Amino acid sequence: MPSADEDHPPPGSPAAPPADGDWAAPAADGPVDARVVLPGSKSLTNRYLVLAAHAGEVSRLRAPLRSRDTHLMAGALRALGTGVDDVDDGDWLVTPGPLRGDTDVDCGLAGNVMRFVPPLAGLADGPVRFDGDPHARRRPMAPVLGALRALGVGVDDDDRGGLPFTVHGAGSVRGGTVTIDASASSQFVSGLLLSAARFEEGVTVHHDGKAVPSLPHIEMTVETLRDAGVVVDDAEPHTWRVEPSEVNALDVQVEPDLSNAAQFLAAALVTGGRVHVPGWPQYTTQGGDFVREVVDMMGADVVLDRSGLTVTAGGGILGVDVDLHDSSELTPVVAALAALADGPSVIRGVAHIRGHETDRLRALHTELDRLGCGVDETEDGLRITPRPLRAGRFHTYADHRMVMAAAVLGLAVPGVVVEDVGTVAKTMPEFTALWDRMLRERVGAQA
Ligand SMILES: O=C(O)C1=C[C@@H](OP(=O)(O)O)[C@@H](O)[C@H](O)C1
Ligand SMILES: C=C(OP(=O)(O)O)C(=O)O
Repeated sequence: MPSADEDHPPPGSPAAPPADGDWAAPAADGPVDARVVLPGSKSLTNRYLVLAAHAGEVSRLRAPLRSRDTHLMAGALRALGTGVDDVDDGDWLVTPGPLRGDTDVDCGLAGNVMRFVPPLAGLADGPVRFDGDPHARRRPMAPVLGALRALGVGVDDDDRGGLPFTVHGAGSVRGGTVTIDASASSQFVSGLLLSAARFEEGVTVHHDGKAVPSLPHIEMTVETLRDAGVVVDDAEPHTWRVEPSEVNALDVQVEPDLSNAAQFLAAALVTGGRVHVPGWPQYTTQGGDFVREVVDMMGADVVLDRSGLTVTAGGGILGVDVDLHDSSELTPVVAALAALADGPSVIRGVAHIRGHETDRLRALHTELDRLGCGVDETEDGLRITPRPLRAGRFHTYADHRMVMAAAVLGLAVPGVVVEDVGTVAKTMPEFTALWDRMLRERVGAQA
């Protein structure tokens, strides 16, 4: 894998020739009028898997997400001695077992796996070796490793504080109180909390640093722990306390992934059409739910009722000034929509996404610029000035959400070719099929 700078050719550099794995993003030839059934939430599926591995009995996950990130999580748990078995209707049965060491965990590029599994590995009966994709080695990790050491777990790394590293499971973890800087990722906190009920003293995590991003994801962690009968105190800001206890088995229906709804809802706006997503939860801890507000601010009519969510285009796409600190997964698709808007936009609060699958601010800057859009990177986001866009090859940097952003642009810009479309399998292997299907459901068309 090339270095960060090689990953990101300077804005304005010529596009490379087409290569294997390219996808010609389809242009829309009319307003869509589609019903889109979304796959399950990555974040909920992976939390339920970890909790189920700690439980006393077999758990059932109904409609879990099947994607690279959840298969990596299932693979990690299997390597540690947990049964994760397919049942005929697409559910997963999770059978906890004694946590085994002397094994390897492949994190791929999954933040959930690299931040949630090491605390669990501390409970295994031997060393657990972690590694992942080349870019995963650059993702921030040090606060988790430092916290594990402070809680009594042996960790060997090469002093860079990231992958690859080995967690020396000793069959038990003392636990206790730890202070970390979680400003680079909420997952540092979530990972510690998800295994802490099995630590002798539980855990108290204090955050000390700039604001924690993606706070709804920590609320999701707290809520899923409580669903499993674990006592969590989150009354004090920046502090979370998990009491030691048993973890109850789960029987849960996984909500649809609302962050992964963004590109489909964006398509309603871009094509001047309508998209309905059945099963949109009335209440959720998913940060992606904020996409409803974003498309509303950008001019859509948004209705949430018991049948689901319906987004209908108004006239045009309005520029926005939006803070995505709590919902930063939305940034690539919102940036694409902003590039097609009638006026300029500012996206704020997402400095930390330079440490996501790729440096997303740099990647979006480079690729939007390549198509002719005006883009500036700010200290904590992007300033986007729409201009007429041209055809071009859109690089994706192993980032599923770059594929999704490119698809939105391609609706309005004929000739957008998406590099390495397969990378979308991180959270949505069926993305191009769902996209094509949505495009066939046009106003007046036979689906
Ligand atoms: O806990 C989780 O499942 C996630 C938390 C967020 O991470 P950051 O806090 O690093 O943004 C989010 O962006 C990521 O996609 C999933
Ligand atoms: C940041 C993301 O993923 P991860 O869980 O790998 O951090 C994402 O899905 O946008």
